[in-house]
Amino acid sequence: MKTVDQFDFKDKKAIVRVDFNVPLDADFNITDDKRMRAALPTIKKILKDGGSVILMSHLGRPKDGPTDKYSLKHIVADLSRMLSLTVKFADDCIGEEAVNKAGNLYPGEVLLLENLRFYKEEEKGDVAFAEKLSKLAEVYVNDAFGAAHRAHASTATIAQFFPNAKYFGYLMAEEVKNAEKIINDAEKPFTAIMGGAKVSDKILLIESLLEKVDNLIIGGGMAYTFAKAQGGEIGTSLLEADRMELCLELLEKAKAKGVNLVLPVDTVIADKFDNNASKDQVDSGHIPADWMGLDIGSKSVELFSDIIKNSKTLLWNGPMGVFEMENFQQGTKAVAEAVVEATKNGAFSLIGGGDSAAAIAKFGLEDEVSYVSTGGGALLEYMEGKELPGVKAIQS
Ligand SMILES: Nc1ncnc2c1ncn2[C@@H]1O[C@H](COP(=O)(O)OP(=O)(O)O)[C@@H](O)[C@H]1O
Ligand SMILES: O=C(OP(=O)(O)O)[C@H](O)COP(=O)(O)O
Repeated sequence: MKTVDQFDFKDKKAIVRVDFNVPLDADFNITDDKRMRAALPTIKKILKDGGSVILMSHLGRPKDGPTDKYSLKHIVADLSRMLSLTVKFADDCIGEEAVNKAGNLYPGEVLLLENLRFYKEEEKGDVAFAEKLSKLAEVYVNDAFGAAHRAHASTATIAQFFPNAKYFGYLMAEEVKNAEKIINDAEKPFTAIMGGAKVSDKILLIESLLEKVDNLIIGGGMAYTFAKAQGGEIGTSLLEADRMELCLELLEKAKAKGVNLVLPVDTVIADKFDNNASKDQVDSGHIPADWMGLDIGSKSVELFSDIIKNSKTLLWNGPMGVFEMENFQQGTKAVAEAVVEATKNGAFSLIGGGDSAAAIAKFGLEDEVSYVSTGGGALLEYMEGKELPGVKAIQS
């Protein structure tokens, strides 16, 4: 891969696409700065070479042009602290202000441009908009893995204006390397653990994983649609009624391919969607009418943990229950601990998806697994076998 290591940035201006789409609370404090921390090595390498850095990113999904809530100005102070320098900020990503501030940038300085998505041209992958961005710098670097599945102006289109000066940042290279290990080099037994809210979000991934894995564990909210499809009673648990047929097809496919598809055998139930709800544990498919499943049960924990601990490759996407609530986090925590133990015994473990990453961080186990991806949708699409526009644009 052509990474920033292959270029000397001395006296060069680099425009670097990062994914600083970080969660902010009501007072605009960053609640998880992982994506920013992950981009620092690339920025520091360019500065150390004696270059200057123009950072561009999106934040959220603004629909009506410039909106204070979605301004990247809210992250300037934190970024400055992380880099131990004063990051400059341009109120716009193209136009006079951006051109002037970029033009006056000295080696060792960093300029952050305003949210790219304040222009609808960004998401359209507009060529003229990409060209304007490209004029701000001499080199293009893409380090925005979280947005690599988007064919947007700043992630893909812009690369054509730097035919001989486009590079992957370190984060992008690391993410691709780890994803490739799963896609092409998975040592067996290979176990995928799927969870989260919806079957519909993960269909393509499940189908593509059935070609590769030995074990496919399915927990979390999506497991109830499987249970219902198999004739079980699921009370008021999450259900995608229109996906029940598909669940049965996936079970058949798994059987035909010799994949061990494992569903929870029991479930922790609650009488309402609340941390303080009354709690009980029942076998899967035996949930009383007014109750809902919010976590996997203890027998499932044992069953899943056994398979996980005997695996050599692990891909985990999606929590086993509503881990945000203390009383329903046990299944997710136990699975995280099993993944950690397998990793200690030599397995390669990749965690992807915003909520899985949040869960593993909540349990303080981030450093105990092989790799936690900064990508949600990007990692899933990569695993589904799709080409990522952000990766392709640098490689072609
Ligand atoms: N049994 C359940 N009932 C309701 N919501 C659930 C259940 N299990 C998991 N969830 C929710 O699913 C969400 C995560 O789903 P998803 O976005 O698909 O995961 P990821 O971001 O890791 O891909 C979490 O907010 C979690 O609370
Ligand atoms: O947060 C992101 O993706 P994710 O929610 O899939 O992790 C990326 O910044 C991409 O954002 P988008 O899904 O609005 O294009």
